[in-house]
Amino acid sequence: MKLLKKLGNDYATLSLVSGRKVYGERLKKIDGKEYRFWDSYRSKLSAALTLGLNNMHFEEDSTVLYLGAANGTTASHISDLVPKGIVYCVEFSPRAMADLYPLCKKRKNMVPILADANQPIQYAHRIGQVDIVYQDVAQRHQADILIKNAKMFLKPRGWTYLMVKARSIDVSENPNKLFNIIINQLRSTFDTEEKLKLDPYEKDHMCIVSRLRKTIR
Ligand SMILES: C[S@@+](CC[C@H](N)C(=O)[O-])C[C@H]1O[C@@H](n2cnc3c(N)ncnc32)[C@H](O)[C@@H]1O
Repeated sequence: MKLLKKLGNDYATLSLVSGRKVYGERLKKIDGKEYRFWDSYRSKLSAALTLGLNNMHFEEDSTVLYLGAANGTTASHISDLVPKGIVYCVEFSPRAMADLYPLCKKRKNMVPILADANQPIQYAHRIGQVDIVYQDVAQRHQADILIKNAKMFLKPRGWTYLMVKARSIDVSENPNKLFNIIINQLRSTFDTEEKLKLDPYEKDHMCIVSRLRKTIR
């Protein structure tokens, strides 16, 4: 049974918890199994897929560190993609955590962690080594946060998905210049495998997929 399906122009994930919507998404039964449509206007990973992302490295038993989980829209689809794995959901907003916490209670592979992604030491005792770090924090120092977390938690040659929001770095600077700065910052630690602008789904955003380099350890 495929965990990710293309249905017309959209993607959908095989729901880990049948009969439950997370953010009002459409549900569809196929061969007795329920799929949740993955809205590309609500999730940057879905936008990237719709725009032709080649690097999807979520396996059914992957462990994922998700930084900036918010109320769990994208994290819930990743949870569908890794039914035998774990998604550690780091979020520092108590307001977002109020939505995330009950969602995690219903999904056995999502773990809520109220903490600042800038301070990985805050949650180091809660998680082990992970296969993937997914980050969508819309912060000025996005590359530093990713590097810090990857050095601490990512397995050798593990994958990272960084959703860059240019306007969180500098509202007045040309987004392309900011994307290049971020890609250069990542060079010390990662091999960047793919980069995709997310227009028209998310203006001035880029999805950067990288792999931890062998030589940084
Ligand atoms: C754009 S939203 C994330 C949307 C979410 N990734 C999704 O697709 O469903 C960014 C989130 O990152 C959180 N955030 C920003 N800085 C953070 C930090 N330093 N540590 C943890 N969470 C942070 C914000 O509170 C916000 O909920």
